[in-house]
Amino acid sequence: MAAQKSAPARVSNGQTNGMKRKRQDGPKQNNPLQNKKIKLLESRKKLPIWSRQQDIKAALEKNDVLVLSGETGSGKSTQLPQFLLESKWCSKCVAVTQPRRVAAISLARRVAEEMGTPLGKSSPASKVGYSVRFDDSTSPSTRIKYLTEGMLLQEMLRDSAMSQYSCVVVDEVHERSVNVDLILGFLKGLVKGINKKRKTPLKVVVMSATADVAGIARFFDEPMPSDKASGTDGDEEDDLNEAKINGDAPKRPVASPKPVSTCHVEGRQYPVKLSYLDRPTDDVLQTAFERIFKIHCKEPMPGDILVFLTGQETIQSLQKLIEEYAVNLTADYPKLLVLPLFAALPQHAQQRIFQSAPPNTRKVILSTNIAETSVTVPGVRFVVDTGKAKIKQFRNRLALDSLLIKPISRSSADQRKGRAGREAPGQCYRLYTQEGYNSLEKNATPEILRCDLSAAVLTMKARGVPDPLSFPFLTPPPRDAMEKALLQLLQLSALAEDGSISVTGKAIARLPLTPTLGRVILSSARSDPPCLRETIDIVACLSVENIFVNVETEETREQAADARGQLYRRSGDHMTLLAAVQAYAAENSDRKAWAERHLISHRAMQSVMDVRKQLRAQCLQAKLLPSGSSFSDGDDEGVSSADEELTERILKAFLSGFANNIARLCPDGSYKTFVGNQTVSIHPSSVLFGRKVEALVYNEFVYTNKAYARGVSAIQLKWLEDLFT
Ligand SMILES: Nc1ncnc2c1ncn2[C@@H]1O[C@H](COP(=O)(O)OP(=O)(O)OP(=O)(O)O)[C@@H](O)[C@H]1O
Repeated sequence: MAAQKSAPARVSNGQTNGMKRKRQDGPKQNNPLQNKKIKLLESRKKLPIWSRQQDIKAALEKNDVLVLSGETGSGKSTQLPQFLLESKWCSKCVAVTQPRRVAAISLARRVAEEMGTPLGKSSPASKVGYSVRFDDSTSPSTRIKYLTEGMLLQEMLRDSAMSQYSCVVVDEVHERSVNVDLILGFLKGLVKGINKKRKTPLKVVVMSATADVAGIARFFDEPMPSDKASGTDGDEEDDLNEAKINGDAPKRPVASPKPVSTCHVEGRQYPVKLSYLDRPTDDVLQTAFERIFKIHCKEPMPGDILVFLTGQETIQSLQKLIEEYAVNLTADYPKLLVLPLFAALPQHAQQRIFQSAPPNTRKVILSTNIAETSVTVPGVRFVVDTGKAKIKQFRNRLALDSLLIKPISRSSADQRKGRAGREAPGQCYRLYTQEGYNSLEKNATPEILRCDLSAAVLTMKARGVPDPLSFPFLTPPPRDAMEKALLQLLQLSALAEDGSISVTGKAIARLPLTPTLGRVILSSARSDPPCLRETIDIVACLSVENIFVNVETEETREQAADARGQLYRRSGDHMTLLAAVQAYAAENSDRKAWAERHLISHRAMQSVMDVRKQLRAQCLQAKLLPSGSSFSDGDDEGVSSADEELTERILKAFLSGFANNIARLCPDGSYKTFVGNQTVSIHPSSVLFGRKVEALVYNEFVYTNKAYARGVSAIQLKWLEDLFT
């Protein structure tokens, strides 16, 4: 699409500025939502994308697919969905996917303010909502819905035609998660007319500041690799089969190849000054610490700082260092408020970064790469980038995903820089050299080339893709990785011998969990008698940050053992988690004090309760409980988690999902994994640490200075006979 100079400014509801001014004088003036909307309109008009709205609308009138690039902060995520609502073809909802829930929620909040509407489920009239795992906040009037990629995939499973949407916007596509690659493949099928249930065309916008526009445009332009490759629903398959039997040509509407529009939005509102180190640093945490205090002591307020680190542990240790040092600063300096931000943090704690700091206080946000894209953190003027991130990688030898600390890509570094300069000019300090930056990979390797694909393959199967190997992937994954995933799904009984999805597989695909945890939930529902309630409690713990406050020294470990003693279970960590959840849930007076007494994170426990509520609702909906039963508040008091028979049922349910995560005791006293025959030690954080038992099941294999099994319970080898026969 050709670039076009500024179009006359129009307000979002299509009125002219003059008309808008008239309304400002009217009775709406006392409505705080409307007042905020009018105020924000002024800043919206200054965004580079504002003058391109006619181009964008025209592109989508003409073609069904638009690939939009534009610098960080040019207004893509907040403005484009609002422009689309004014188009004639847009009678339904616009979905906007985000790689992370923190971005989905904060964007929805911002756009609700810009549109002068309440947010999400707070009002039936709300026009803007969001949907993230374990939290759906939409209303019957929702027109723009920000949702994580995983949630859109879940919706695709329920409604393959995406009939509630006029448009799907895939934002931050450069991150190339497995989920986004699946979404792109399914959307390609939809725009090529594979799904005949759709009465009107689905419009698709793919956006990013740093993506390969030409490659994505080509992907949507090219024909489908095979007719059925991106999935159909049951009815369509029946039609196709019928046509084949009768020898007719299939009755599916023939795809009319439509060209793809591309558009680039030039410029950003505020500049960001870049600084590099002269020499590489040996101790990036120390360098970050020094940089934070240099900024704090030299730069005027306001000016919050956003620091990119690798993970929860580094964030927590830097937080401690900063807080200890800040106590000694004289009163001449503003105060410091350190806020951590990482994926396992509960939602309400994540959202604290968006609140303004108290007067005379500078926010220092210590974040993993979850704040790297899409988010605007109000107040941030300085970004400090350590240049590293934890990246998930499949390790063939172990047949497991591991998190490894690796240098980021140039694209990530540019995204990080783009978190400054959003409300005013900013500065980005890269804690590496210019040469270091130049030597980074341009883009990160797509997740699909480096991760376990079992969840992806199951999603494809559940969405009616008969042969995942011929799915239209933007970057096809290696064949052996796909075959491994198929094998794992067979092991989980999610697929039948002929490769079709089984009843179990369909049920797992509907749960917002990995196939392994989904399988555990199903097995617990099917055990005799069922142990679903208890298993949900444990799975909820595994879905959030560690509930036990970290104990580092021998002394604190002893203190913790005393404080938590009555919760520890001899069988290991799974039943200990259950005991902790049940004791917390049964505490009716002061849960916070209870958590403190037991050296348990109250914040993590609140998340566990949230997740367990959602999982219980989903299991009820999926009819995983015998008919007539329900979850009731009194559940928590009735179960004795010391019960050996119950322990056996629960651990057997875990074994059905984690059959690849078993180790047995060898005559020399070490443990060796069943898969890969690796030596592995019990992690010091486990209640089984230092104990010798005949065999173990574990949740995670982590490699630090040596290989550890984390989240461990003792099992009996004879239990495996049931499992493998
Ligand atoms: N929560 C917020 N508070 C204050 N300003 C905001 C907020 N969200 C967005 N903005 C303003 O809107 C601008 C555009 O944000 P938007 O997220 O739409 O840009 P973008 O082009 O999608 O950026 P990116 O590629 O970095 O995600 C920001 O630079 C900022 O000025």
